[in-house]
Amino acid sequence: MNRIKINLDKRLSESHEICIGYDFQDRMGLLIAKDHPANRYVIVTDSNVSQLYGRTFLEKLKELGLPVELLEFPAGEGSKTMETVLGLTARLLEMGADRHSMLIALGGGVVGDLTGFVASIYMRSVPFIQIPTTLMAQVDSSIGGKTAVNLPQGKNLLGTFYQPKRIFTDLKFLETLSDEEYLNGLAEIVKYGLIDEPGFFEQLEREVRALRARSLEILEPVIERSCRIKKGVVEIDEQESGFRRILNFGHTLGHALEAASKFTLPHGKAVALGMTAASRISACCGFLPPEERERIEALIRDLGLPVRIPSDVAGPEVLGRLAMDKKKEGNELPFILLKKIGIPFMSKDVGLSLPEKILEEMAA
Ligand SMILES: NC(=O)c1ccc[n+]([C@@H]2O[C@H](COP(=O)([O-])OP(=O)(O)OC[C@H]3O[C@@H](n4cnc5c(N)ncnc54)[C@H](O)[C@@H]3O)[C@@H](O)[C@H]2O)c1
Ligand SMILES: O=C(O)C(=O)C[C@@H](O)[C@H](O)[C@H](O)COP(=O)(O)O
Ligand SMILES: [Zn+2]
Repeated sequence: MNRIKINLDKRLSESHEICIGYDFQDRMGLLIAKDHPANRYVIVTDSNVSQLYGRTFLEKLKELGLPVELLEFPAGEGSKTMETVLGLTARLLEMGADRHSMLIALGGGVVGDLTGFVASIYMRSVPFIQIPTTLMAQVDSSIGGKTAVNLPQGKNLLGTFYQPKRIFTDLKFLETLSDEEYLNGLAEIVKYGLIDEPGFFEQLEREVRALRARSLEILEPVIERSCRIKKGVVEIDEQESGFRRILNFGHTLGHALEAASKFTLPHGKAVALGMTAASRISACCGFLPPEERERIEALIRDLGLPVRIPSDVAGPEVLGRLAMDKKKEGNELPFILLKKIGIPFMSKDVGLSLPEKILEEMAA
């Protein structure tokens, strides 16, 4: 097991670490018992992860003598709502959870975002631990403290910045993940290749086959590097006053597509489409060299991610959602664009007509 320290400004949040390794669920229990005392532990998970891991993890913690219970909600993005938040908080109250209780988010990004949100507001905050079980959650959502739920109007419109006490990232969880969900996580890994050193992007290009085959030998260093890239950004700008926005590359259109699809288009696929669109916008505006735009699209496609917008996601609906983006400043909608692979920047000059044209171009 390796440890990656996330150093944060103590006036905002506590520094903590990602413990990352393969097959160390027993050790997690011991570390929770030793380092994170609480009068009650509540594992929050979704219906799929509960069956696969939740109940055994509950038993492991019980065997250690910890007072622990499990709460589950139906799996899927459709559960990332205030209704689920209210349901979870009602059950926490029923079981007598108080400010000395600790929540444990066991699952993908939906579980992590929801549990973190509940932890940040329940009785004005209780501590929580992240145990990410999808590739998406291991490389992205468990790190950095963004918590949120969706509203029908848009993605992540209610949320907080609230850091976990620790992140336990066990690659063994990925063995039960479907290819579809694995692919969703690859989209955020491609994002890191585009916003950080170009060497990482080139590594991804070289390792397409191994990544598609889910080779652990390649996956392990790629996941670790992704975690290090994200932690590096978060350490500089925890609450997204500027620099952290580069992590939003592909998300402006991606989130609009998700909302326009009524959250049936998964986040990873939406980000892949959003990155394709943002690369095309960057090239159209004369920033990104056309051959780099082609390489980006080729990598996304070769990994098995989409570059064409599904026919059931309507263009005008997407534009309407774009206009409601929470990063909008007055009439200006900031977009993260690329000057080159590895050199992102923020532009407020894109407007809506170019995205509209690109969306039409990308329609399947
Ligand atoms: N907070 C952040 O910084 C951040 C970053 C990226 C994404 N997100 C959010 O994360 C969410 C997407 O996360 P996700 O892709 O993990 O989706 P998810 O949490 O819905 O998980 C995807 C599916 O995989 C199942 N699953 C989870 N772990 C499994 C395992 N080990 N084996 C088999 N099945 C498993 C889940 O039950 C679910 O059906 C979105 O809501 C997105 O907005 C947040
Ligand atoms: O951590 C961040 O910052 C990100 O932007 C990571 C994104 O991958 C993630 O999808 C995040 O939830 C998007 O945040 P939002 O502020 O655009 O809702
Ligand atoms: Zn994302």
